[in-house]
Amino acid sequence: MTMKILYGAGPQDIKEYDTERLRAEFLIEDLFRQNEVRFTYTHVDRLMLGGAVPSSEGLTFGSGEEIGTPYLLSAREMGVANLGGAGTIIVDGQSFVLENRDVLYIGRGARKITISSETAEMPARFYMNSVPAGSDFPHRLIKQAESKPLDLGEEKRSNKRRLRMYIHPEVSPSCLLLMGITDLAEGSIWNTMPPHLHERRMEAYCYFDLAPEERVIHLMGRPEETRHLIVADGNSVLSPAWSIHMGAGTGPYAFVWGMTGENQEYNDVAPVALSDLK
Ligand SMILES: O=C(O)C(=O)C[C@H](O)C(=O)CO
Ligand SMILES: [Zn+2]
Repeated sequence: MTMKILYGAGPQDIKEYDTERLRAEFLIEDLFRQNEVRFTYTHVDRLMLGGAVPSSEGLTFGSGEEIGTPYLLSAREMGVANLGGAGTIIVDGQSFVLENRDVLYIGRGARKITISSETAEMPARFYMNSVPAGSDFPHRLIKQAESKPLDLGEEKRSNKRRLRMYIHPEVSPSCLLLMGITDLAEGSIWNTMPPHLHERRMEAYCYFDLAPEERVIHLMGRPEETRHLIVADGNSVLSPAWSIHMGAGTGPYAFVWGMTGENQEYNDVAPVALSDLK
């Protein structure tokens, strides 16, 4: 298991950043590698992002030495979204089979996690978000059909999309993690349009199902002083509470969003008028 650390930057810092520095602080490009479990620990609300593409033999992790706790999840909860082919996750002997776009919630206290793919041709691609937790909730598999859908946008504005909530108080409760997947309708390119801010929560995106030659132009920063990141398939973007987060793809794509912070109120957002963006 590898662990990279990001200490976080504020709106004043990014005024001076060039492209390389902006990408180093906010873009995580290397989460998914064959037969590896990779994590990035961020000091942005202490969210950890992870990725793994296991073989059918499997990969095991769960020790907490990198973060100073007996186990990785001694004081944390975690959501795992499967962005690839079918795979299995065994948590302390309890086995869960995840199809594409299923999510597993792993509660605080898990010790040993083993992940594997059903086939080598179409491996599972597990994307993980973990946050500090102060209470225990049972591990739970959330199938795509059990998620709560929300249809947003309009075809004529190129922002029609279906958002699905998985780790959410109304679907599968957690301590402070929220997690879901948004799919763009065919021909639509804009996510999170119109944009918003949520002062009480940070957010992370992982863009996927984007063809290798395509890119998402992700917009971030204060509304009155935006920046952009050019994002490829499997890349994750950090969005601190002070930053907008929205994007337009040059081809079809989807993304996993994860949030944590002061509350789990999905609607506790401040919309930003497009006319206020600079
Ligand atoms: O397309 C969207 O709109 C989203 O998926 C929005 C994210 O879920 C989000 O920003 C939640 O705060
Ligand atoms: Zn948001």
